[in-house]
Amino acid sequence: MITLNGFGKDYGDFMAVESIDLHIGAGETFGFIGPNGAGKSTTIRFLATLLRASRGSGSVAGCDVMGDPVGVRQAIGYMPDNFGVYDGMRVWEFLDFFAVAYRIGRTDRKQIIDNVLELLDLGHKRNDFVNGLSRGMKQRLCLAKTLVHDPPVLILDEPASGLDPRARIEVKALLKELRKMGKTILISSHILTELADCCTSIGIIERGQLLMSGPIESVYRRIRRNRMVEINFLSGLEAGLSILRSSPLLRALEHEPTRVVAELETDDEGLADLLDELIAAGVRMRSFHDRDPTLEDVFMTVTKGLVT
Ligand SMILES: Nc1ncnc2c1ncn2[C@@H]1O[C@H](COP(=O)(O)OP(=O)(O)OP(=O)(O)O)[C@@H](O)[C@H]1O
Repeated sequence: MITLNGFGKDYGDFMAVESIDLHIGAGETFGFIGPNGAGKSTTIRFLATLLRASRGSGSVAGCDVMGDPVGVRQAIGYMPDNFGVYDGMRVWEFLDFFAVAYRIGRTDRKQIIDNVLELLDLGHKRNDFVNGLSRGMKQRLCLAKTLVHDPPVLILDEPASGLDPRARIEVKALLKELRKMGKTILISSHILTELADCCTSIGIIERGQLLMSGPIESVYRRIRRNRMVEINFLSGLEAGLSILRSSPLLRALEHEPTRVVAELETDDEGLADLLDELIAAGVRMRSFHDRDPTLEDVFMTVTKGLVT
């Protein structure tokens, strides 16, 4: 649904984005992660047809970004990082304005606006003035306007920035809902944990270079060949620790009174053998699970150049 082929952008002598190749399949939620100034907004603005590439090309929903910008605009809902809402307009008027811009007929507009307001939980604010809304509500309204023409692709530049924790959770829940509706979503953030549980794939960008991208599980696997196993003990902690410490697979171990986290250089078979050994030794466990690295682990490893 979204591709970039060698996309790059210079601002004068400054190379903001070097050369990015990217492929985002239909129905994916792609998290575009990178620190401030990494080149996320530059890439996103190109995909939204608001900026010309210095090199390379891209397409969205089969439309070439530079060759068919009108086709791209029909296919996307775009939320910029610095969005504005027009003062002196009521919530429904704001959405109606965009619906007219997308040439949606008068008869359909009311129903579409009602549906979008309900999805974004803004129905009770329908007749309120936009400038009286809280920041979180304005942000939701801006997200609502990306949906009025029912685009298959959403391009959202830091949609949760500046929101309080509750509003961030609401944005995440909404993203999951939109994914269920079949939308392909590209969402950027410099806050890693924000994207951890709502993305199917991620790309990590730093200083204009895409350091790594792919399905979230494969990115996790590539950065960590060792496995982190968390074991919660009911009884037999000492016996369990002694088995773990004598295992040739063990690389690191942390333990608390009833919980152990062990880093082991092994595969699924090795983990199954270890579990058998613990059970055979009479160790009773409440849980034994293979813990995923966090997105923070991934980011730190990738940006330290530990992965090639
Ligand atoms: N119009 C411009 N003219 C000159 N330099 C620019 C322009 N826009 C962006 N840059 C520079 O290009 C680099 C990438 O900026 P960009 O806004 O794409 O980063 P970002 O990853 O979106 O960062 P942030 O999370 O802070 O929004 C930065 O060094 C920025 O200062």
